[in-house]
Order: sequence, then structure tokens, then C-alpha cells
Amino acid sequence: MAERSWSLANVFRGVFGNGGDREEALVDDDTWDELEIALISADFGPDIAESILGRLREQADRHRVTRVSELRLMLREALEERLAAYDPTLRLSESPAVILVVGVNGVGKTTTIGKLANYLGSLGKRVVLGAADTFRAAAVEQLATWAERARVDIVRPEQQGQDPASVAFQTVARASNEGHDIAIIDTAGRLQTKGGLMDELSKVRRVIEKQAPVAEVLLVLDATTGQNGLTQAEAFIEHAGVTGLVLTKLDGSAKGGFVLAVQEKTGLPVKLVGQGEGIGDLTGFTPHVFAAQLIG
Ligand SMILES: Nc1nc2c(ncn2[C@@H]2O[C@H](COP(=O)(O)OP(=O)(O)OP(=O)(O)O)[C@@H](O)[C@H]2O)c(=O)[nH]1
Repeated sequence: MAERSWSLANVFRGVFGNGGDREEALVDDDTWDELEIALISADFGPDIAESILGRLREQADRHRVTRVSELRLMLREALEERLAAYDPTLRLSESPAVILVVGVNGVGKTTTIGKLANYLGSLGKRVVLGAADTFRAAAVEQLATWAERARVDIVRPEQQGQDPASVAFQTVARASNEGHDIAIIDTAGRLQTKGGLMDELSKVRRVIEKQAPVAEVLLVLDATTGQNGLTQAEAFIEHAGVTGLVLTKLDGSAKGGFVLAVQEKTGLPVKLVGQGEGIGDLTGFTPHVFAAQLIG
């Protein structure tokens, strides 16, 4: 299995060994200290790190675990169980299914939309994108480039600064009229006008809902910013009716533990994971696979 930058395999090599002598090594106080440092550096956050360690210690005592290799398996299982407490399925059964993509500037919204459109297109779905970030001409152009690469349709604003809600409306109308399965709406991420932005988003939503229910509101978070990025995105979680999270830039991050931290902090499932700038670098989230890759 390819090792990822966010994988703890490397950090844990010292703790768990690399299939060599350390696999048979015995658990001692150093093991627990090293494990704690590894969990904190991976951005699980102190609370989660502590609760994971507490549970592992208790299990290790109960089952008289002495080998580091057994501890590794227990940790993998514990993480998998906690990661799987949230449902990562995208709900796209309505037709058209409308996906609203929200998040602060530069986290990777447009890129995620391009990748998602391409993926859904490869499944035979008909997709239309809506460029509802209407204030930056460059944002519209960037989305149009992705639409071309993913070979999907796009609804652009008729002029710069057009009401984002009207672009969203036109996108969903086009999806309904032309038989698209999925409409994905890109939105602006300006935080400096937080109140205005949230009003704008709720208007976008209201206007869409005149024609079709909103199937998913995906909040995009940049994994490299860790817990900070989450603080910035709080307004979206409070006001935008978020149904799922997308974690981007996990390829450039050593913060694999953020995935669990973010789910438990927000109570929202991670539904997609971005690991690169290429069109194929987006995957669904599978707790089993993720836990295995995380622990190595
Ligand atoms: N390494 C890496 N880079 C990514 C990923 N996703 C997005 N990026 C990069 O992050 C930068 C910002 O991405 P955008 O998609 O423009 O972000 P945005 O949220 O739409 O930005 P605004 O439109 O300014 O709000 C670009 O350079 C992307 O190539 C990822 O998963 N991995």
C-alpha cells in the first residue's frame, strides 16, 4: 500500500518497528510516550489523543498485551471504529441532485468541484456546474477550465457581479430542463464580510429550493491548516446547513489525525478527500482503508 505523507507509518516506525525486530518488541513506558507524541504531532488534538491512549492502555491491561505488534492492531481497530461512527455516503438520489460547495478562500473548492464532476462523469452521470462565485472573473474562468477538462456543462454569470442566487437558479433550471443528474454550485469564500456571505448563501439556498431540494452542502477544509482552518470555517457550520466535509491537500500534510478530530469536533462526516492537484486526486472516504493507511 503506497505510503502517504499523512500516514503515521513513518512516525510509528520507531514505535511499532518496520516488520523487523521492533514488531516483536515489548510494550514499555517509552512505547506509550512515543505513541502519545506521534498522535499529537499527527493533529489528533490532545483530547482525542488522550482518550485513544486511555482506551488502549485499558485494553492492553485487560488482554495482557505485551507485544508492540498487538498494540498496533488494537490502535488500528480503535481508530477505524471511531472514524466509522459517521456516514461518509454522498446522498445524490434526487434528480437533479444539487450540491452546494462552500468554504473559505483558497481551500480548494473549485479544484474539488472539477475533480468531483470528472468522477461523477466517469460514472455516467450528467453534470452541470454553476459559477455562483460571480465577483471574481478569474473564479469563473477557473471553474470553466475544470468544466472543460471534466467534459461537463457550466452555467456562467451573464455579467460580473450578477446575483449568485440567480446563477444558482439558472444552473438548477438548466439541470431540470436538460436532464442533468447533478448540479454542483461553486460559491464565494470571502470571510471579511461574514454576515453578508452567510445571507448570500441562505439566499442561494432558498432560491435553489424553489426548484429542487439541496442534496448536499459540502464544506471544504484545507488539511494543512488543521485546527485553525476549522475555526475559520465555523460560520459555515453554524449557518450553511453543512451535510458533509471535504478535506483537501492531505497530500501535503502530515496531519492525518485531523480527519478524526474534524469529524468529532463538528459532528459532520468526511465525505471526500483531496490528495493532489490532478483531476484524479479525489477519493471517497473509507474508514477501514484510511485507518489501515494511517497506522501503516
Ligand atoms: N496539493 C494539493 N493542492 C490542492 C488540492 N486541492 C486544491 N489544491 C490547490 O489549492 C489552490 C486553491 O484551490 P482552489 O480550488 O482555487 O480554491 P478555492 O477554494 O476555489 O479558492 P477561491 O476561489 O479563491 O475561494 C490551488 O492551487 C489548487 O491547485 C489538493 O488536494 N492537494
